Order: sequence, then C-alpha cells, then structure tokens
Amino acid sequence: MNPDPRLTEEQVHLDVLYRRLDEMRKTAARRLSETLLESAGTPQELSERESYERHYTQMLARIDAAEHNLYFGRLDMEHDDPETGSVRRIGRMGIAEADHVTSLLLDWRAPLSRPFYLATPASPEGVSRRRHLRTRRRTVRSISDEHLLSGEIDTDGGIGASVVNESALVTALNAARTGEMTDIVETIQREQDEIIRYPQRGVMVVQGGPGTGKTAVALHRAAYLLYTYRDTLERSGVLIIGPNETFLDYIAQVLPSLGETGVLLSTIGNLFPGIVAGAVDSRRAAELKGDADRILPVLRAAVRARESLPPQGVSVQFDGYRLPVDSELIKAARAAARATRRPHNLAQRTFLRAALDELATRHARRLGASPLDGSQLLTAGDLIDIRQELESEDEVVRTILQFWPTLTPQELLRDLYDDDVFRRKVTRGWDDDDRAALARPAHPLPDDADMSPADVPLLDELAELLGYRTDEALREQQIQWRRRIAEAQDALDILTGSAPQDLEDDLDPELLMAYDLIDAEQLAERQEVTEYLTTAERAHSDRSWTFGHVIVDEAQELSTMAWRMIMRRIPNRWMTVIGDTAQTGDPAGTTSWDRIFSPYVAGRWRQRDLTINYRTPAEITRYANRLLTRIDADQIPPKSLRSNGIEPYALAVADTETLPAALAAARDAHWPGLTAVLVADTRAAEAAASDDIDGIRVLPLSAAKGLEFDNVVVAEPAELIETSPRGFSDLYVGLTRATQRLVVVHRLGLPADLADLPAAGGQHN
Ligand SMILES: Nc1ncnc2c1ncn2[C@@H]1O[C@H](COP(=O)(O)OP(=O)(O)OP(=O)(O)O)[C@@H](O)[C@H]1O
Repeated sequence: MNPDPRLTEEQVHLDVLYRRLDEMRKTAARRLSETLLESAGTPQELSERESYERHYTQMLARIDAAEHNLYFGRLDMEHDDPETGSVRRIGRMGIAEADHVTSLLLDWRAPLSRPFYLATPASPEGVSRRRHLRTRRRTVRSISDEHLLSGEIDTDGGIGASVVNESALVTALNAARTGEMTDIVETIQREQDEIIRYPQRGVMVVQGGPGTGKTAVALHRAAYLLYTYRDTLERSGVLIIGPNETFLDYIAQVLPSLGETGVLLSTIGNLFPGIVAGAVDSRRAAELKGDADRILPVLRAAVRARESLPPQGVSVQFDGYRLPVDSELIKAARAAARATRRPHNLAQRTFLRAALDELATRHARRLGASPLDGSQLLTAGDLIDIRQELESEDEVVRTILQFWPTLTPQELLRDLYDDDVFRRKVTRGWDDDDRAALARPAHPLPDDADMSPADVPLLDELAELLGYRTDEALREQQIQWRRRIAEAQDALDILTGSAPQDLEDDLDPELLMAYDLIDAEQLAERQEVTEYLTTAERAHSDRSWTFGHVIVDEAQELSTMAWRMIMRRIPNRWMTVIGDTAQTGDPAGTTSWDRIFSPYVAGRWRQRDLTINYRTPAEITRYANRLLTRIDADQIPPKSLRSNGIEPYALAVADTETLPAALAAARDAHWPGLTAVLVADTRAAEAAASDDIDGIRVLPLSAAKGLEFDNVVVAEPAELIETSPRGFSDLYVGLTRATQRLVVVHRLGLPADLADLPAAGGQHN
C-alpha cells in the first residue's frame, strides 16, 4: 500500500525543520561556551557577559523544549497572503531559515497562528483546511484534516460544533494521566484561547467549573504574555501563585515544556523571602489570621505597643550625672517619629534624634544655668558637643531605643502568639476563645519554619508597617559571610604563611579546598549568595519586588490578608485571577469575586467564564452538578465534553473502617492509570500513613485541589460534608478529580445527592 502522500509531504517539511533546529542548537551552544570563556574584568563587562549567558541558556532551553512535537498544525488559508503565502505551519517555537527572513514554522503564540485555535465551520476565520499532525521522534505518524469551508466535520450543534481540533482533543483527554500536567498547545479551545490572548491590561477573573482548563489556561497565558511582551516581562517577571506544593509540583513541567523559565511559581506560604512556612494552624486561627477586618487592627496595635513609655525611675549615667529618661521626654520623641508617617523601623532615627536633642537641651540647661540669675551660660556649640557625646554613649542610645526598638516581623508575630499579656493588650474587643486561638508557644526554627502559611501575609503586612526589607536582611547575611570568610582567610594565612588573597575574586577551587575551616555547607551557601540570579530568583529574594504580571490559580482559596500581600507585588494591577467560587474550601477563602476586588479596582475588573469540562466524563458530572446547585444555584454547571460509558458506583462497607476498605477496593480493582483515594481533611494523618501503598495515592481533600487522576475513590462523603466548614464544596471537588472512574466508599449513609448511585456489583466497568 502506498503511504499517504500527505505524510510524505509533511515528513519532508519536518526534516527541514529538525535540521534547522539542530543548527540553531549548535550555534547557541557554541556562543554560550564562547561567552563563558570570555574574561570579564569590569562590572559592566560582567553584567554584559551575564546577559549573554542568560540569553543563550534560555535559547537552548527553548530549543530543547520544542524538540518533542515540534510541528503539530497547519492552516491552508482561503486567500494567498503576499507575505506568508497560503500555508501556515504552526509549532512550539518560531523557526526561520538561516537568512532569518523566510519563516519555516510559526510559534503557536504568534498572531498568525491564532486561526488554528479559533476557526470553526460556523466561523472559519479564512481557513479552508486545518491539519493536525501527530509526530513521534521526528517522524510524522498521522494526520487529520478538517475542511472548514465544506463543513466535513461535526456540525451537530452540540458542544461538538464549537470544538476545535476535535479528534486530537479527544485523544488528549482520554490519555492516561502521568501525575504531571501536560501542555495543551495542540488543542487549545476557542474560549480558552480568548483568555490566553486577552489583550487588555487590568484584572481579569476567569471563573470556571472543575476541569474547564483553568490551570491550563493560566499557564499558557503566562507563556503567551512572556512571548508577546518579552521585553518588559522578562525583566520584571511573572508570578504564578498556586494553592500548595503538591499542586506546584503537578504543574511545574508545563512552562519549561513551553520553553519558558522566567516565571516564579510560589504558594502564599513561600512568598516571603527566606521563610518556609511549615506550621499548621487550627481552622479558627487560620480564619482569624486571614480576615483583614479582624487581624489588621491587631498588627497595627502590636507595632504601636512596642513604641512604649518608660516606667518611673529610668535614667542614664552621663558625665557624672544621672539624666532621667522619663515619660514626657519619650512622648515628645514618639510624637516626632510618628509625625514622619514612616514605617516604625525607618522612623527610629527621628525618634532617637528627638530624644537626644531633648536630653542634651535639658542637660545643658542644668549645667549652664548661672547660679546667680539662672541665665544660660552655655553656647550653641556647647549644646552640639553635649548632643554628640550623648549619641556616642552606647548605654544612652540603648536605653532610649528600648522604647522604639528595631523590630522584625518574625519576632513581633512570635510575641503576639506567645506572650499572653501582650496579646491581650493588642486584641481589644476580641473574645477569649478567639484570643486563645492565636496562642502558640514560640519555638523559632531555621527558615522560620515555625510559621504557618496563614502567618506569611501577616509577616508581609508587618514588614510593611515596620519598613523591614528582606533584601537588606539578605545583604546583612552576605556581609556576615564575607566577615567569616575573611576570618577564615586570616587563620589560613597564619597557617600557611601565605600572602593575603583577595576573596572577592572568583573562587579558586584549590583555595576553597584548603578551607577546612569553613564547612562544605557554608561554602555552598556562599556560592549561592554570589551566584548570578535569574529574574525569578531575584524576585523571590526581595519582598519589595514588583512583578509585571501576576497569575493567581485556585484564587478562591485566598484570604483577604493574602490578597493584600499579592496586591503589593503588583502595583500595576495587571493580573489574571483564576478560580471557582463553588470549590472554596478554606474558611478564609472567598465566595464572591466582587468582594475581593472592589477595594482595589472597584468596578474595573472583568470576568470571563469557561464552560466546558474537559476532565470529567458526563457519567460523573451528572452527580457532581447536583452539588453545584446546592452550593451556588446561580452558577451554570459546566458541560462535560465526553462520556466514557463507565458508570460511577457506591460501595457500602459495614464492619470495617472506611479508609482501609476504600484502599482495598482500589487495590483489588486493578484499574489502569493513576488512582487516588480522597478522604476528609480531618484524616490527614491517616492519609499520610497510607499514602502511596501499591502506587495508590491517599490524599486529604484540600491537598487534591487542582489535581486529577484516572480513578478516584471518595471515602465517606458524609464525613467530608460534616467535618468541613464548606463540606459540599469539598465533596464537589472530590467527585470532579476523576478523568475516568469514580467510586464512593461509605459506612455512613450516602448524602441525598448521591443516594441513587448504583451499588457495587450492579455496575459494569
Ligand atoms: N484544550 C484542551 N486540550 C487538551 N486538554 C485540555 C484542554 N483544556 C483542558 N484540558 C485538560 O483538562 C484537564 C483539566 O484542566 P485543568 O486542570 O486546567 O482544569 P481546572 O479548571 O483548573 O480544574 P479544577 O478547577 O478542577 O482544578 C487537564 O488534564 C487539562 O490538560
């Protein structure tokens, strides 16, 4: 049988593309090694070298990322375009001939590629034929064509009529899940494309039910924006916020697979430089810490409480005299400091200056008063001298600064939780239960791991109130480093009798080996400090960094305090906010976008909706959507794109605990693909203990947010509902994690919405 001539034709083009890609790779690799070999003496040369280095490294990353499925789409346009001809080939990156003029492949993000994602028979966008290619290891495997003008495709008026690249889409959706999210560049749908390429600045909220591709859209939007606005965004960076580390791991590969590295992925808990929030809050504590109306006044009061007044009898010894540091003196200095309206730490200089001035004036008044008539004998110059002497006395300065100390957010928060008297003082109007909910003994840990994710926005708020700069804190670390290295250098010089060596120069490995005095870990740390940082890394180490664009996924989970923290990172308010208010699980999360955005961009944010569920088959959605009606009757339930003929079922267990029974059921079923058992958050410890036995994941509901599995077993839905503040939303999330199969295992009664699930045994799968 003769091969399909279309395959032969496309293979010829594919070969040309890969040949060119290989050339580009070689050139970039050569230039990179030339750059690395160049010496850079002056700071300017060094910075130029770094920028070339970054350029070629990113170029290589992009080329590598494009290797797999490089070319996947082709458009034959109805009319010939003088510049582009009538054929457009679309792939993972733009490729031109060596002349840099003739285009061989268009990047999927280029404007000319757009009809590939938009054209439908009803609205063909000038496309006569859209071709989808499937390739493997540089070989064209199959081709499917849609003739948009003649309408040789599905036009039944259902969802199918608006689906683009349908056969490729269905193949992608039916594929077994790997545990990592994949990109969707080959099958982006029209409603998704409109969001990905949305051109206007400002806040865009994307609301969509489970499985509508919100996360996929968020990541592709980041890639699109970086491509389209590379000049500005590469310097300022794009920040993507996700709900937890598991989720970030799940999505981490998508952007590199799209060739993008300039994005910082972070949870709220990791957004404050240097802190790895590891503690877990009680539900009430998280709720209180997330509620700006409740906690903000407390934080402000906590700072003011540290601007205190001296008790009776405080004084300093100076020049043989005892000078009282009394309440009147400190009050006046405090008023001067507060009048600056600067953050606490930054106003400290004014405070100190005012206090010293007053102390000097008082002292001079006493010293210089004429015994005869009390007139002043000291001159202005004498006063200045006294003032300077006072300032040079450590004890004087230390005594004054007790009443306006330098504060760090961490210390202040620990004091708030640990010190009952202090907490009572700054939580006026709170009831005892709420006050007790904040209580926590202080056990500082490295990386402030004793802080919880809900503490992080509070630390950020305090940093703002205090004027605490994390880049300065890091710089301080760096200085200390240098000091330690220099000390080690001295010791080494003594040992070896060698002349001092300049440690600011590039590190010489030989020299480092000699430094047994500094352990390996310390050396690694030092290297980290001096190493060249990417935009994302620099952004991560600097609390005051502002990004060019911020994308927030699972945004419904964020508290009002977390939003304040995010808004500080994006003063230009160019944001893409993605979420589903029906899936809100966090008690501090939101059920209304308007309430969140009104304070920041009242009336100036837009909402776009996603309506098709790509993940969950219709057999499962039927049950899940009943819960949606209960959670928010106004929301339009997303429509499932496909149905797979596998009915969900319920398995009743009588005498055993539900989780082991659910695990056993999952194990015995031998389903193909990934399987997860989802339990109530109250069983997080049991889940952790049983996780990943026989390759089956056991997750508390909140950790399964945003993830998906081929097969999902929901253990004890009644418990999910009862033990969670937003139980119906949790169950809704649980039911919609499956791409193929859903089983509900229960000992207690089934909730009404699931009461008619077929019982195990009656189902066929
Ligand atoms: N256009 C598309 N082509 C191929 N696959 C798609 C497309 N859109 C979405 N998907 C797939 O559908 C699944 C669900 O997408 P995603 O996780 O982005 O949805 P979501 O709206 O964020 O869901 P949830 O709110 O439940 O977390 C993923 O496997 C994704 O790859």
